[in-house]
This record gives sequence, C-alpha cells and structure tokens, in this order.
Amino acid sequence: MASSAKFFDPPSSASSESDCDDLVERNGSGFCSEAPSPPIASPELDDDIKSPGSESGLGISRPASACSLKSPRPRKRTQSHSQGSSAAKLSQEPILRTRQRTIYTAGRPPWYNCQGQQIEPFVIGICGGSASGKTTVARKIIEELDVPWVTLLSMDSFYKVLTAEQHASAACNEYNFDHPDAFDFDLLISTVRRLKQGKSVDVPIYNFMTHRRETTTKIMYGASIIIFEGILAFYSPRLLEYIDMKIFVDTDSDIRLARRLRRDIEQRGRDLVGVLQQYQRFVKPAFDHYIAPLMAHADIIVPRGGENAVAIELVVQHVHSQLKKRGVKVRGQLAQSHIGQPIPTSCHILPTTPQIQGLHAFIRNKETSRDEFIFYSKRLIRLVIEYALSLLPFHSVEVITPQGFAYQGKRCSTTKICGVSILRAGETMEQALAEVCKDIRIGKILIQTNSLTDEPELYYHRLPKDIKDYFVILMDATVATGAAAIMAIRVLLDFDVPEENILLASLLMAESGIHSIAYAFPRVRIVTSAIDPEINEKFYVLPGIGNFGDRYFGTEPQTATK
Ligand SMILES: Nc1ncnc2c1ncn2[C@@H]1O[C@H](COP(=O)(O)OP(=O)(O)O)[C@@H](O)[C@H]1O
Ligand SMILES: Nc1ccn([C@@H]2O[C@H](COP(=O)(O)O)[C@@H](O)[C@H]2O)c(=O)n1
Repeated sequence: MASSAKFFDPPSSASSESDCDDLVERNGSGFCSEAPSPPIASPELDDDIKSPGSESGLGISRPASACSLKSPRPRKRTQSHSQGSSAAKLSQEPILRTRQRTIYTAGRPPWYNCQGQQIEPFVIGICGGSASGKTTVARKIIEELDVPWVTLLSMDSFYKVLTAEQHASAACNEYNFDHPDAFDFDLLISTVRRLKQGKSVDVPIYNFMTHRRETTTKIMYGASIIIFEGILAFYSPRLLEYIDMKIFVDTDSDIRLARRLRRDIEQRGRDLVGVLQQYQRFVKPAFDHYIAPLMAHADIIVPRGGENAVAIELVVQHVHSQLKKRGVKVRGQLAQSHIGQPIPTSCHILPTTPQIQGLHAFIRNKETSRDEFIFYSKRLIRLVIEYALSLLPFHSVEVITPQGFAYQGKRCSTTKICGVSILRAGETMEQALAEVCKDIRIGKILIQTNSLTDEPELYYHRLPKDIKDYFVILMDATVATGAAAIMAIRVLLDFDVPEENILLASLLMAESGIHSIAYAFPRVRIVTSAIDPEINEKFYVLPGIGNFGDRYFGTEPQTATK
C-alpha cells in the first residue's frame, strides 16, 4: 500500500486493523431510498410502504405522477458526508420535494448495454494537502459538468473508528489523522470498487467535531461520474487502479494553513492553539512525507485550486468527451433484435384457457369502460401473480385434516418475498400480490421514457435495504421492447439481488421484449398471460392493450389512438 521512499515516517496514532464491522451501523429504517440522484443523495428514509391501491408511494397523485416529474435539471449529487466539511455544503436544492422525500427530476439514462452489462463510470481522483481546495475543485467540476449523475465520495468518510484511548488523544490534538494508518483503506477500496462496478454502497458519515462516524450511513447509487477526494487519495496502488483521471491540487502551504485555521475553528469546533499544535506535529510532516510525493501520480496538477478556472474547464471538457464515448442507445436496438427465435425457456406463459382469453377480450377491447377495464385487469393480474408465486421454491409438508387423515401438500420454502413495481403501471399489480402474500414488502422503481431520446430513464427507486436477501417479484403491466424492465432488473442486480431470485410478472409482453430480457438476463424468470408478436415504430405492443396505465388510471388523452 505504501508509495514512495521513506526518509522520515511521521508516527501513526492508529491501529492497523480494518474497521469494516462498524459499517453495520445503519439508518434505522428498513428502507433505503434514493433518488437516482445524484446522486443520489439519498432522500431521507422514511415511512414504510404505502398500502397497495393507494396513491403512488411517491406521494404524487396518480393522474399527474409520471409526467409531472419532467422538468429542469437539478444540480443534485450524492456525496459522502462529513460533518463540518465543505463537501456537506454542496448545493442541495431539490427540484421536487414531497412531504417526506426528495425526488430528482433528471432521469438517469441507461448505464448498461443491450446485454444488460454495466458501462463503467468515470472516476476522477482529487488529491492534495488539507485545505488545499480539493472539495472546492470537486464542486466546481460538478457545477461545470452540469450532468446529474455525479457522486462525490470523500476520504474523510473512511477514518477508522477510534478506541477510547485514541479519542482521548484526539481531544487534545495528539492523534495523527494525517497518517495512512488513520484510514480504513480496505473499506475505502471496496467502496470505490463497488461504485466503479455500478453497485450501490453504504458510506459512513464522519463527524469532525466528535471524531466519530455517525450512527447512520449514506446509500450511494447510480453514478456515471465518481469524484473521489482526499489527502491520501493516491496513496494506495490498489485504489489508483480505479481512478481514470488523477488531479493534484497544489496550493501554497501558508494559504493552506490560513484556510485550515479558519475552517477548523469555525466549522470543526477547534481552537487556535490546538489547530497550530496539530498542524506542526502531524499535518505538515504528513504533507511533506506522504502527500506531496503523490503529486507524481497526477495527470493534471491544479495550482491554486478552485480559483483556477482554466484547469477546471480542461477537466470538464475531457470528462464530457468520455461521457459521450460511453453513451448508449438501447431501446432502438432492443426493438430490432432476436426476431423469429423460439420463446426462451425462462419465459412462463399462463395456459391459454377460454377464461384467460375472455379476460383479454375485455381489457383489449377499446370500447371497454374504465370501470370494467379495472375489474377485468384485476382478475387477470391475480392469475398472473398466483402463477408467478407458483415458480418459487416449495417443499413437501404433511398436514392432518379435521377428519384425522394425513395430507401430503407443499409449502413455499421462502418467506422472504418482496414485490417491486415499475411505476406507474406496475403499481396496479401491488394489491394482488399483497392479497396473497401477507405483510409483503413492496419497493418501487420509477422509469420514464425520455421523449427526445426514446430511452428509458431512472427517476426514483425505493427498495428495502436488505433486498438482496429476497425473492423479488418485479411487476409491470405490459412490456414492449423490454427497455424499462431491463433497467429495473439492472437496478435490482446493482443492489445485489441474485439474478435467479428475480421473477418478472407482466400481463402482456411483446415477443421481442421477452427475447431481449432473456438474452440480457437468462436467469430471470418471466411470467405473462399473453405474448403479442409485434411492436410498432413508437414501441407500442401490437395488437396490444393500449396504454395500460392511462386506461387504468383514467388519464388517457382524448385523441389517443394507440
Ligand atoms: N480559492 C479559495 N479562496 C478562498 N477560500 C477557499 C478557496 N478554496 C477553498 N477555500 C476555503 O478553504 C477551506 C478548505 O477548502 P476545501 O475545498 O474544503 O479544501 P479541502 O477539501 O482540500 O480540505 C474551505 O473553508 C473553503 O471554503
Ligand atoms: N477527526 C479528525 C479527522 C481529520 N482531521 C483532519 O482533517 C484533514 C483532512 O480533511 P480535509 O478536508 O482538510 O482534506 C486532515 O489533515 C486531518 O488532520 C481532523 O482534524 N480531525
């Protein structure tokens, strides 16, 4: 882990064990939420799931829900927070704030290709002395980039947990927070690795006043660009492997000391003598010995930090060109692929009985009134959900009937079943699932099509924190190209749900959508009551059902001809 030659090794106050276990301190809520925010600065974890059939769990009334979310881009980012650090002060203005949540209004375009495989985020590392302006440079880059999916991760979040003795030293400025041993590099590296893989991470929140991690953590998920900053950002060779662009902020030591004095006294609860003492004893020697040599790793050295507009513009131009290279067009390709192939074995179709055909005749008929549409849809949804549940693992049980006879039956082998609806149409299936699975947990994923690009965009997701331990019934009323379903499955995989534990349930699916999903995720099981052969140039299923959500929620445009 060490870097360059050591002529003098400033003493460490830390033990070298990893403190991974401390990460189990979590937000008390059973749910994580977040917005795709930019990241996702995850909105607060709050109330439990809404009961199915009620208003959207987003707290937005149904008819307006989907479209009302489209509006100007926010400057929202996910950040790893350190209390008292300037990272915490980055802009937090949400565009749309409901009673309890923040919803980001810029959707995240696909971050994977047609095979469902991740396109790696671009990682920018910012290294430099304490108070050199690392956070300020990061913030300026974020502002200039003006793309919503940027995560700012601070090394401060990975300070080790101190023993009582170390706390006593820290209280009298005698603990060396500038030595590499002060950081939990194992946790830091695994966090950056997961972010680079597009996975969700739980990041500690550090408090500079108490020298402790807060009891809550911050979920970060969904970034096309990750900015990672810290005094020893380039210290670990393992970490360097994940960094695509290395920036060193080079600010004069007098200026750094002046800024640090002011910041630590104003924001970190320190006094003048203590800051100077800590600086002399630890900060300066560590800079000279560990941090300054790391400049050799830098691709770009930014003199003076945040005020260096030219350097920041150069960085931004490069990142924009990288993003352009990584951009993907998914839906168009999905619509064209796999035509004429046999239905994959992962797809399970309800038997085509007269009863099912009868229900389809009602809901596909354009003359069917809304009341009847809801009534017959609910009946069909119930059958699809029951069928999906029949694919879960079961084991044999024997029970004794009231007549005293033994009966050999089956019992579902798992009680950990979670429903996740793709908003808005998938929400119509929640009630049926809740009726057959008592106390089931329900998550939500809001995906909308960008009308300019025709690509699906992720706007919001709210999933149980431990969703990786569940069988997930993913619900959407209809599937055309499969673009939204693939995005939703990608989100579940990013939250570590095993692919074989995902069951996609839908009333009606286009053949090409089934192929695309099965090709990208062969272990996801698909359940539907009917398969339609075609999709048109607008990506509607043919013969189809119309816009299921509009018909169910009564939001059809008067001139609709779908
Ligand atoms: N160019 C600048 N001019 C004046 N103050 C600055 C400048 N850049 C940063 N600061 C202030 O210096 C302190 C440290 O800056 P910050 O960007 O948080 O540094 P770092 O992340 O390297 O510790 C903050 O209080 C910040 O407001
Ligand atoms: N409990 C702590 C932890 C760290 N420090 C100092 O913070 C500096 C790193 O943060 P920057 O925002 O300045 O990069 C580092 O130099 C530590 O000395 C602290 O004082 N107390």
